[in-house]
Amino acid sequence: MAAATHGANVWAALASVRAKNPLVQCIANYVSMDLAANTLLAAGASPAMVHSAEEVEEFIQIAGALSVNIGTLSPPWVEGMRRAIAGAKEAGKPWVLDPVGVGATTYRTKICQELIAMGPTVIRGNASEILAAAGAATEATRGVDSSAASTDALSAAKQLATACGSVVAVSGAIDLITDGRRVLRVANGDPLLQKVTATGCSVTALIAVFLAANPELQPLEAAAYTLAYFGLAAQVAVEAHPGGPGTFRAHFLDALYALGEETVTQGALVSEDPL
Ligand SMILES: Nc1ncnc2c1ncn2[C@@H]1O[C@H](COP(=O)(O)OP(=O)(O)O)[C@@H](O)[C@H]1O
Ligand SMILES: Cc1ncsc1CCOP(=O)(O)O
Ligand SMILES: [Mg+2]
Repeated sequence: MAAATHGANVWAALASVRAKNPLVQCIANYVSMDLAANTLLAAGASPAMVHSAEEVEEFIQIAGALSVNIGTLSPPWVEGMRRAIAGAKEAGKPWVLDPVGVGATTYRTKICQELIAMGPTVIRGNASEILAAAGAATEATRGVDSSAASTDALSAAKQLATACGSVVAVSGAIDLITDGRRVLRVANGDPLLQKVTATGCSVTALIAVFLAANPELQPLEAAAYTLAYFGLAAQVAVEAHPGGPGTFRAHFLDALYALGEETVTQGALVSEDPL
């Protein structure tokens, strides 16, 4: 599909988010709660950070999708994740997993594998996380930030997608999104996104938003369009207001809120690898 067509599709998907204002349940983490919630609000969605095992199953009934993030996991949070995912699956709602820091500790890896086995619609992580989740890491992970390029994780992403039946999105300078067969590439973004904590967590929650608002799209496309919109907002923010991480964070939220049809249609850089 031509880049221009993808651009129009990214705009249509974003317009649907803004028109529908989907309610999305987020099991976030102590670091990302604020930025993820503000990202979703700026995009036109309605976030709810709900992680307690006592209420997650009830809440998913009224939400359009679920985002699960293992950033600051502990046993009570994990129980909330299990119940929320079971509820989402029973209700036929899409759910997205962010495997933050998988591979760093035995506990994190064990829980992540358990959640992956529950069949996320989309898994979005950085290259080190996708390599670890696929069992393909060749060096120890450094924590929540990536020490590899997204392109280093393409075959691991394909393998993981095929093994678990999920779409796998590897973020980085070029985002790679695969269902195990097709590969979409997104060239939008700015390196400053790596200098603000929780941007990865936020784009994962935003993928859940795009899934909720665009049920007619394949998850492969929905995930790619989310990353294109998110990355383009960063580019627009930096171009209009060059600066450092602190001011970027504010201008980035403003750009997510304000991006218009012409900018999105012309600026989204989505391409597909030949099969
Ligand atoms: N070098 C880069 N250039 C442009 N955009 C980037 C770069 N690295 C990451 N991004 C973007 O930053 C966002 C978060 O990705 P990433 O930093 O890989 O996730 P995480 O925060 O989970 O490590 C994504 O939208 C991604 O496209
Ligand atoms: C710093 C940190 N520590 C535990 S979770 C977290 C946030 C990670 O956010 P992201 O993966 O989006 O950079
Ligand atoms: Mg992350």
